[in-house]
Amino acid sequence: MSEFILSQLIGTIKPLNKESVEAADRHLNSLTKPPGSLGRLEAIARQMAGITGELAADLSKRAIIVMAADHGVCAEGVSAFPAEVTGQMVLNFLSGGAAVNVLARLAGAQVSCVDIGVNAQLEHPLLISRKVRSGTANMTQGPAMSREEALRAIAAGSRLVDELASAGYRMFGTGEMGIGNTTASAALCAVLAGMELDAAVGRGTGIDEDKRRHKVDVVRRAIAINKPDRADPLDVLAKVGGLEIAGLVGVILGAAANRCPVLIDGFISSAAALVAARLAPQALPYMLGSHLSDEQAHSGLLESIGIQPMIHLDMRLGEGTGVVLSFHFVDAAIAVMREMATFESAGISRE
Ligand SMILES: Cc1cc2ncn([C@H]3O[C@H](COP(=O)(O)O)[C@@H](O)[C@H]3O)c2cc1C
Ligand SMILES: O=C(O)c1cccnc1
Repeated sequence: MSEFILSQLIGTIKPLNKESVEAADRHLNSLTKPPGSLGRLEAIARQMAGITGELAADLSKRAIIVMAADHGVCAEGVSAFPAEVTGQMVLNFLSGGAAVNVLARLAGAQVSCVDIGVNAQLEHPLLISRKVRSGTANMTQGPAMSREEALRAIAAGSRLVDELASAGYRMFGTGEMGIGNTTASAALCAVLAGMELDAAVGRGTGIDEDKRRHKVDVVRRAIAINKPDRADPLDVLAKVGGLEIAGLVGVILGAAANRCPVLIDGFISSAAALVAARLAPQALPYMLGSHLSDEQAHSGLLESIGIQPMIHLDMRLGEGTGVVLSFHFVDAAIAVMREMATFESAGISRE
């Protein structure tokens, strides 16, 4: 993908359908409940109407896209787990045994697992192989990847959404696997959201406080050596981001371009959403927060993007686990629109 094609993709993202939002609002107010009493479910129903142009769209074909990649910065000792876990977990996703698979089955969601940059040769009939390179470089010594590689990963994500949308998928979610990726995400938060380093860097897979302080220093060094330009989100993504994060930027922009809702998972996925929102503010109305992660910077990150989480379950796993749980709440909002009686049909007085 060239920068020109990225700006073309961004140019195809249209505002939400205002008439459909107004029609949804009128319908919600005609249902047998005090106005607004279903709270955020009503907001979700209105947003879905604006995105799809339908009052109660059939969103039963949904996919969680799990982008997997490795991080050169793992050499600095920033995670509680070894880098090989990334590839090993990809095989676990493909055989259906990871947390995201279990929760996706409950929500009727397909798990599409993409190797966008795993540092291992993986083979499996269900694996979607889109490797841009075998892991990023160590960002404390130079850029994590080139601008061109970041663009290729974005293109892979948006093309996959195009393919799935053509096959009838109408709702997407972001998931990821990449040991070390909370370090890259913290760097993105610090640069693009202007967060203090000590606030941006959390415990990831469960490092102790000493190791977290070391991780703060690693992120400080990565930013100092690369000098990412915060006015140029692609520069920041390439220098201190990750291949799976770039792939998810493509998924988010691709979903918006296809007029499909895209649910954003935890801390890493939200870092991708931040980059996508900075690249294309018009993509924001297509995004929905899913859960609030226990990773310390997540609430500040969501605020900086301007999206709200639906659920608070103290989870801090990633993979797309918060998204697949949140699909149930989108289903609830759509069911309300489709099935609830109106004051008129049920013969209930209003005044
Ligand atoms: C077995 C296992 C399964 C996971 N699934 C998601 N993650 C999560 O942990 C990683 C980020 O944390 P850090 O930056 O501290 O390495 C990512 O791969 C993320 O998706 C996992 C981590 C492990 C160990
Ligand atoms: O919120 C997340 O996505 C997250 C947090 C910690 C570790 N892995 C993922």
